Amino acid sequence: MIVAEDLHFSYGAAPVLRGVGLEARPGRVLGLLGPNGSGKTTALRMLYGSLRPARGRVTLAGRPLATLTPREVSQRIAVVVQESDAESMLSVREMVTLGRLPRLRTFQRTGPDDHRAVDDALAAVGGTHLARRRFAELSGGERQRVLVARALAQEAEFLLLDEPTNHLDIRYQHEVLHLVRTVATSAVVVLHDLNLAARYCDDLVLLDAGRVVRAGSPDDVLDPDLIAEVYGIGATRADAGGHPQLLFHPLTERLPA
Ligand SMILES: Nc1ncnc2c1ncn2[C@@H]1O[C@H](COP(=O)(O)OP(=O)(O)OP(=O)(O)O)[C@@H](O)[C@H]1O
Repeated sequence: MIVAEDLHFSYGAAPVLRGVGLEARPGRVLGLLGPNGSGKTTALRMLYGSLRPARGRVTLAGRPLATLTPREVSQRIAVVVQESDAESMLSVREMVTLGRLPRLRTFQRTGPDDHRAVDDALAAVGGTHLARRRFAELSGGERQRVLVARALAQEAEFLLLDEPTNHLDIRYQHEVLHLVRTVATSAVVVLHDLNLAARYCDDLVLLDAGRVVRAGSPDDVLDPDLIAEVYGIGATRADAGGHPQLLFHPLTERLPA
């Protein structure tokens, strides 16, 4: 389990996180939601130690993240962040193989298990045919799939993803989140699309201006009144096979009082 308690942070004078707490539980997909600038990426970066909170703490399986080495963290947490490595000269296969690094000892070469993990990860994202291409030459959506493959190849317990559906066509938005549900044991995913969050996440945390305004099931969090308050857009809620889905009102309509 990854537990964040009372996280505070500011990049400069303005506070960005103001007491954020959340729990990413094993076997569950946690969606981190909130308007632009609400602190989702900042909070996610704290969960894998790329940023340290000014106050509060993050623990991984009961141990403070700050006491773990980067290697220990990357053996247990794989990360897919936005637009990384866009200038890389590596081939797709080499890029995915980088996901195996935390599993290798110093100077150890990759072996059959590593090659299998890379093949499986590429196949899982529908990227086998891309293996010999240069990463930098891929389209945004193809790159995103390769970065997900690299994280899957890491075979970490937790998968953390920052807007993984960015650049993806509708089919692959669902594919990637379906993969997160089925292949990853536990995940935290920053999402903008509330309906994808409703469909694929077990738990949701809604941030607004650096604070958690609601945490719970998609049913609890995707409350049209709360969504109108936080995002400034009205919505009607429908049910789609047991998952709440929001139909947003045109902005010319008045928001619910
Ligand atoms: N490196 C940085 N330096 C200064 N300010 C930053 C930096 N990164 C983020 N911020 C600011 O911190 C606030 C929160 O940013 P963050 O990226 O965590 O939000 P977010 O919810 O992920 O936003 P978005 O949905 O737009 O990606 C924003 O006001 C942003 O401008």
